[in-house]
Amino acid sequence: MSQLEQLRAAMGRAGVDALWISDAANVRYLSGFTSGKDGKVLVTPHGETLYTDARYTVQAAQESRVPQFIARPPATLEHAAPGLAGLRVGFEAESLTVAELEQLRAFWPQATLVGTAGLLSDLRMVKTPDEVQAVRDAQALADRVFAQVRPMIRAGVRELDVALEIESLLRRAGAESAFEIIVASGPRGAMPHGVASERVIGDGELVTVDMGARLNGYNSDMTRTVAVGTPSPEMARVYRAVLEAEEAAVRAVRPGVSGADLDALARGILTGHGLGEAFAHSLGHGVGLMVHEGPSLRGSSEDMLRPGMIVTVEPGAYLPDVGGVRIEDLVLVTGDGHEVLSRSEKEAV
Ligand SMILES: CSCC[C@H](N)C(=O)N[C@@H](C)C(=O)N[C@@H](C)C(=O)O
Repeated sequence: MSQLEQLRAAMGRAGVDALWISDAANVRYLSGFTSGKDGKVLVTPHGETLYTDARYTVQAAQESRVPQFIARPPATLEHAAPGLAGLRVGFEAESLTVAELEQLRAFWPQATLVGTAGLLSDLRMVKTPDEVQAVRDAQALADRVFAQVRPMIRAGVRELDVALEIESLLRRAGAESAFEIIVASGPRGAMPHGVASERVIGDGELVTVDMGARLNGYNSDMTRTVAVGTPSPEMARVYRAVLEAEEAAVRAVRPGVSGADLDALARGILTGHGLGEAFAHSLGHGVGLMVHEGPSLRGSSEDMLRPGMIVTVEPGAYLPDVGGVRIEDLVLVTGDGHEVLSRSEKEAV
């Protein structure tokens, strides 16, 4: 089934006849239009339309798989109104402001508006072969950039300069950074999202680098923690515990395993090392058009892994005022197991 056919089936289950798609990633996913934030897609029983404005006439014609109507609101809403009379029209409750909903109500008085959640994000969890290739390409670039930057992670260098080098190499390769680059050295490693600062890396410190490439709209996500010189016995022990949890969780990735079970597996190992409380976030998340998307690998998750999903496995341990470790791989769920897409070396500490 095509993505559109799957969406129509999901709309039927949700009890809506039409769907107003306003989430930028969903607009891109369904239409192929790469400036999703400046577009909307309307799916009705009669077809699909991409609405965007005249800044994108040429681009939309080149990129969009669905017919386009070029206008700005409210002309877009007026254009759609006659076809929606008497229909139950879904909107994406998580990506529409109250003001935008009021506008839909004002211009579509004869439609019944119904809030929906997750119709497209559920579809997006399982990647098409083209999407898998796009994430694979993004990760391969991130691996090349990390290999180029690794030698500069040494005592006397500022975290910021490591991040700038990563950013510059990604940009020169036609990509961009998927998120603000995390370079957290020494005690700053205790911050899971310690974005690069002016701090100078010291001898004997661990440095956590969390980076991703966004290439052709698709993201990668990987973390390595490296040692500069010889770390303290305490931090070396923490590193080995996190590595043990990470490798065990990656080994367990296969279809039918739940996100909650994987999280529990890694958390259990860290708890055995006295680091359960120090693992301050979930084990992982899906990656695709967004860095964070479904499925979720956390204790409260009901997501089950299926072939074609791409997830991160990223346990960490964070000790305030001391330091921290996170090790993260990007993993594709295959028909009978998994393939690790991130290839950067995990160094022995
Ligand atoms: C702001 S993007 C940061 C990307 C980073 N690689 C990452 O995913 N960090 C995780 C610790 C994270 O934020 N996990 C989320 C899903 C969570 O635990 O809530």
